[in-house]
Amino acid sequence: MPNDSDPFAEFVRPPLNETSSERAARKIRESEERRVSDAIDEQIRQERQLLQKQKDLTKILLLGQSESGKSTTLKNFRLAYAREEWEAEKVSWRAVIQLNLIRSILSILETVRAEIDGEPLLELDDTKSADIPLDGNDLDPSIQTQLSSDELQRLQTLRLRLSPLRRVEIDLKLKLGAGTEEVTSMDQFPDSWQPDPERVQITQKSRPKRIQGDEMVVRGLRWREFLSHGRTTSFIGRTRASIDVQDSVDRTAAEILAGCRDDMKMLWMNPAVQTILRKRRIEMENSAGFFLNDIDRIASISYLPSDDDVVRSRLRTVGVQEYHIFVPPENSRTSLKEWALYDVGGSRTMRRAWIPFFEGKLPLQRLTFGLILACLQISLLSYFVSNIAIVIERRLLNGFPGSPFAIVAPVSCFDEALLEDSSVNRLSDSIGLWKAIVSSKLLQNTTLICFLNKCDILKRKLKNGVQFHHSVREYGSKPNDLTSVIKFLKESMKNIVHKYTVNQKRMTYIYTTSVTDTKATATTLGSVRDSIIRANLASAHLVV
Ligand SMILES: Nc1nc2c(ncn2[C@@H]2O[C@H](COP(=O)(O)OP(=O)(O)OP(=O)(O)O)[C@@H](O)[C@H]2O)c(=O)[nH]1
Ligand SMILES: [Mg+2]
Repeated sequence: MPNDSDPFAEFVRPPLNETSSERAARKIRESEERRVSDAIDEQIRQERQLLQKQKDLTKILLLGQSESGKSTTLKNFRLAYAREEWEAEKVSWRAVIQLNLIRSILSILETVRAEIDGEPLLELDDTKSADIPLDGNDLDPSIQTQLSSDELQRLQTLRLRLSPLRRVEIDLKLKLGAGTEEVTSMDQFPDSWQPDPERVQITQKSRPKRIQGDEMVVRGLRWREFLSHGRTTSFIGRTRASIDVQDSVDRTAAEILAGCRDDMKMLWMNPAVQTILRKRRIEMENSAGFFLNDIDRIASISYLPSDDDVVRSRLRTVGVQEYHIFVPPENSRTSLKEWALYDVGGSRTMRRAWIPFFEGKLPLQRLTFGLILACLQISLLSYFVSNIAIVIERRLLNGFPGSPFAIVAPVSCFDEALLEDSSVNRLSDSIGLWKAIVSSKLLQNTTLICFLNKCDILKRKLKNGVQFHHSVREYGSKPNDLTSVIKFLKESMKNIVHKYTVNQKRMTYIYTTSVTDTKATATTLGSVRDSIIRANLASAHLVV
């Protein structure tokens, strides 16, 4: 009898007069259909799960030029929210810190040699020499420092005794890869960069000596593997023999450093050396990877890095590196939030490595941007930001509007010029970039978080008597102290937001940071975390 109440019953009912073989065939067919249907259901379930995970994932991209403090900011995040991984990796930073110390010593030796040889002062190297004011007590740079024959002899002896450090430097550089090379001059890089692999290839071939794109990426990955060595005793790509070689490099480096400990201290504390450094306007304390006040600890056979050592160490980022952290929620009823942090190399050569990566692999629906406007070498930033802005715009156009967007900006570069254009002040360049981001229509719904970084260096500069108003005329006759300068900078940043933002309701947070100060930064990160969580909730329309 047909079932009038179910119109589909007719289609699913077995045929009348079905033979037993037809019935068996039908059963097999139905079971196969069920299997396919279940597989599709499972696939849909997994895709939903993945989508949900993607939706719940907050992505933070740290942007900025080389030496701006991106990796240092990232280290602070990891120190706070990925403690286990941090602890496991800590020992692996020993080689980086040893190399940082050796580099400082070799750079002092080089400066002393230049002075003894009567070499003229070089143009200011902005990675080392902030504008240390030449007050009444300063030395005339044109006069060669007069060293007594005893002093000269002492320095020559120290130079000789410290020469084994050069071998260790080479070994450590080989071990750690291309990140150990600093980008020193803009003229090494083409002005206009396009992510064209063929062009990149040609450029690389034509530059035999420079650090090269692909190599850096490969080495960058190797560096991450190297870090994981702290956790596991073997990893892909490392043979037993290579581990033995590395272990012997570690041992030799530690032994040679320990053997040079007293001489390194003597060099650093030598009054004649200090005079030469001052005369040549080299302020070691402001340079990346400064460990000269920790020689006793670091140049010891049993040296193990402290948290602070790791945070202060310098290794240039190569390519794009991704880290995941789990951030506790504001209230205990919700579960941990997963954040993906992307740290990119800020130098120009690095950009060709990270832009295709972001274009191809990173759906930016929940993206928080951390943009570090470096206090040193702001020059790179405009290129950097304009490239990233293009990527963001494409993504946003692809249907991801409203992502939270955090900007991290540095401040101590107010008296420095762009490396590639000495007529452009770095701070104004940085403010120009802030303006560009703020006024972008496509980013109008993003939450902006701005970090004004390297405030400790700013403070030192101001204390040394460098006048802020000499570089920033609008500052006028306000006091030349940190509080007043920071207040002025914050207000300037806020004014730009008010003046140029399309959406006046967007949230903007501005923080002052010295990210090498982990304690103070931990407090700031707590506020940043809350801001980002709130911004995410707002963008998910959970709160208005
Ligand atoms: N004094 C001081 N030093 C800082 C601060 N932030 C970063 N540094 C130091 O500056 C150097 C460069 O910092 P990084 O975090 O490696 O810079 P980066 O932006 O990651 O540079 P790339 O990887 O080349 O793009 C490191 O030696 C840091 O210790 C700061 O606020 N104050
Ligand atoms: Mg870095």
